[in-house]
Amino acid sequence: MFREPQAVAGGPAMRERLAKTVDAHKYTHGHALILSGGPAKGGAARLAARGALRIGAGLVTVGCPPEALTENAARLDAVMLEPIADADALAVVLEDKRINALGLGPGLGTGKREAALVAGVLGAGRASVLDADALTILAGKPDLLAALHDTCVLTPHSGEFGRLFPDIAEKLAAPAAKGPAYSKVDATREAAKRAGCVVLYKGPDTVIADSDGRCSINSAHYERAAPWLATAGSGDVLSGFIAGLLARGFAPMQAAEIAAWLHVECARRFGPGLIAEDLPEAVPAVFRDLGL
Ligand SMILES: NC(=O)C1=CN([C@@H]2O[C@H](COP(=O)(O)OP(=O)(O)OC[C@H]3O[C@@H](n4cnc5c(N)ncnc54)[C@H](OP(=O)(O)O)[C@@H]3O)[C@@H](O)[C@H]2O)[C@@H](O)CC1
Ligand SMILES: Nc1ncnc2c1ncn2[C@@H]1O[C@H](COP(=O)(O)OP(=O)(O)O)[C@@H](O)[C@H]1O
Repeated sequence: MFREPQAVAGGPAMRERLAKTVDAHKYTHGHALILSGGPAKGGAARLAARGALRIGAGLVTVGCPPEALTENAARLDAVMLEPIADADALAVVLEDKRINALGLGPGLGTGKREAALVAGVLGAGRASVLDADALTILAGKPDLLAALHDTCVLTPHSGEFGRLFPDIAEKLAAPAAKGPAYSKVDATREAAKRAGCVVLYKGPDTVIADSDGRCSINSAHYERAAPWLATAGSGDVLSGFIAGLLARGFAPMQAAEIAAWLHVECARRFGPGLIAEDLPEAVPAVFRDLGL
């Protein structure tokens, strides 16, 4: 089935779901945990965390190596902090079942600690968004790829997509010898089926597919053009938006579609000169425009 995402994102049903109920408390809106890399590598995870909080997760925690606590503490206020040295420490933190959405990859690093964290996150079976370095870790690791489940969302740019699904990327790059060309829609759908989870393949046309073949395009063209999104860290914020919506209880496909739509809306609302930090700060104006 093929649908325009705008039919989902931006519509009355989305507005109703995004609005917060009057008598709720913060835990009603979920708790997202964003895992961070080490000292001087925390910017990307902080951007994601800010995105998750602005999109409406009730609580957001950054989990970082103990040696990065001081740096993060100096940069975070509403976002909470937890030292997470390794996968064992992650397992202890995840004993809190109220942590209902996980995000990892931005600025994470690709070493042994980080690979163990990816395994720990996948083993926890909770709604998770895997981006950036988490995707690089997954690439070529059949055991980790097999651990992906239907509440995961993968958010590759084309470099990461090529690392994760080299054969699919090759088909996409090949010129059509006859008939219609193998498209980004075909590629994303095939990747989602193989991964067994939602794949959001980024770009000016962001294609989002789930493993059942459901697919949508979030286009940033014509009146929705947002070329300012091509700036360092904007994808990190997108992964935070998705984590925040997962924490709020949106299904993975819906979280990915709505996050991608809001991401472009935030860029359009802010306009030229946008840097990644501006995206979470544009959320309140976009929400107001939606009548929330
Ligand atoms: N403020 C911060 O702290 C920020 C921290 N960040 C963190 O940095 C880490 C590295 O992330 P990364 O994405 O920059 O690097 P990497 O995984 O090496 O892939 C890049 C290579 O892939 C290729 N490529 C092909 N298509 C592409 C496309 N559409 N978009 C982009 N690349 C594309 C291209 O190769 P080329 O095609 O040029 O040969 C390119 O050289 C990661 O942890 C991330 O979270 C950043 O988010 C920035 C803000
Ligand atoms: N020309 C463009 N028009 C609209 N959106 C774009 C354009 N180029 C990139 N984007 C969006 O910007 C984000 C970039 O993410 P990514 O490549 O992961 O960067 P980073 O790793 O620096 O955060 C993605 O959401 C992508 O869809």
